[in-house]
Amino acid sequence: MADFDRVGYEDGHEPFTSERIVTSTADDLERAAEAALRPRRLEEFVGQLVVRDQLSLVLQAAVARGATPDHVLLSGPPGLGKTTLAMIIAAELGTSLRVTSGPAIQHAGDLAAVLSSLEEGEVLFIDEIHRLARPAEELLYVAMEDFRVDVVVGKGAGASAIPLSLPPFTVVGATTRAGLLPAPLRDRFGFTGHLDFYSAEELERVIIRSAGLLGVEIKHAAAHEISGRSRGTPRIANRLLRRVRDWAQVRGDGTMDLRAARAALEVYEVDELGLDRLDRAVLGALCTRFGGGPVGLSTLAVTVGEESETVETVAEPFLVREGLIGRTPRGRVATPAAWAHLGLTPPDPLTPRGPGAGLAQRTGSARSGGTLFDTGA
Ligand SMILES: Nc1ncnc2c1ncn2[C@@H]1O[C@H](COP(=O)(O)OP(=O)(O)OP(=O)(O)O)[C@@H](O)[C@H]1O
Ligand SMILES: [Mg+2]
Repeated sequence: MADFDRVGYEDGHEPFTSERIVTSTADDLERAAEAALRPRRLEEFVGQLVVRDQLSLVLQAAVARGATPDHVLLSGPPGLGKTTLAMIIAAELGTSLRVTSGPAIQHAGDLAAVLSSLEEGEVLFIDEIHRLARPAEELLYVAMEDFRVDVVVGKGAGASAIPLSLPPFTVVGATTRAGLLPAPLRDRFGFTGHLDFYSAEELERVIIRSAGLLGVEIKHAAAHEISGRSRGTPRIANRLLRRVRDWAQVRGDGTMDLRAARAALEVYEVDELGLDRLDRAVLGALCTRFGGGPVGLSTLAVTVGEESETVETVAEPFLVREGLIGRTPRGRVATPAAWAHLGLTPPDPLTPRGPGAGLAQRTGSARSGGTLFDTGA
């Protein structure tokens, strides 16, 4: 491959993904911090009005009838509240939640063990349900529909299945990839809720609520500022809030005001659209090195010093969603919005262009979050 500048971790800088503040997934440590901020009841759950309203009807009806509700499938991108809603469902039903996940169930027998230990009315939460192994999936169909598991005793020709009936229970499945669920499984959920990205106004309410739970005061302008940079995702909003709180405590006077919000987000290089260093490096490379594209994903990834997969799964979805990057059969292209966001003028289409054509000129003022390829200290 040609000697493209490796914008990003030359000079021994860390790759972009370390310490990435705007990723929508969470590690174990963060999940612990999140637990404290989770809404416990449906009425505390911000936004997602349609899903909330429908779910509330399903749950209230079940409670009124004294029966278990239909099985519930929750789908949507990471960090939007699927696990939170599963917990809320159990709380609203006044029952306990049993938690497992697709990847945790290696064999059908593992699932049979979980199912046969369920108590009447309990909620079984299966996270990442699209990753269940096939035999477990088939066992689940029967359990969900007939409240029965067939326990296989013995091996080979002498094996027999003993049907074991289960008390009524509710499965809540969560998936980030509803499209990957086989139709027979999808059909067994009586209610499907699809979670969508939150509006800035909703995230503002999430932030104000979380600040209250953390016991810190936040000015409205600061909450507004953070909400606009949170990529429509409550998990990111809560994470940015914690960083702003750090800044206010360490470098400010403890108040989370607009100054603290802006300064903290500048330290973490999250710009006003919620793009971080990797996102801007990808956009910057696309515009300044490749004249706006089209350029292949692997070339783009090499240029920013990242794996193709990282660029494709971590940076690109949001850039595409924001209309900054387009995907074409010939590669990735920058949209006019991308040029504008970087403060660059797109090249004249009549001038020849190619890698490193250097046609782009900076016109805008420097954006918050530092210079384009600043790798930080
Ligand atoms: N509607 C909401 N109101 C307030 N806080 C929310 C809301 N949705 C999510 N959160 C907060 O965002 C964080 C992440 O939510 P949650 O863990 O439920 O996401 P998830 O969809 O299960 O993500 P993943 O796909 O990664 O498992 C939680 O700490 C929760 O407090
Ligand atoms: Mg979850």
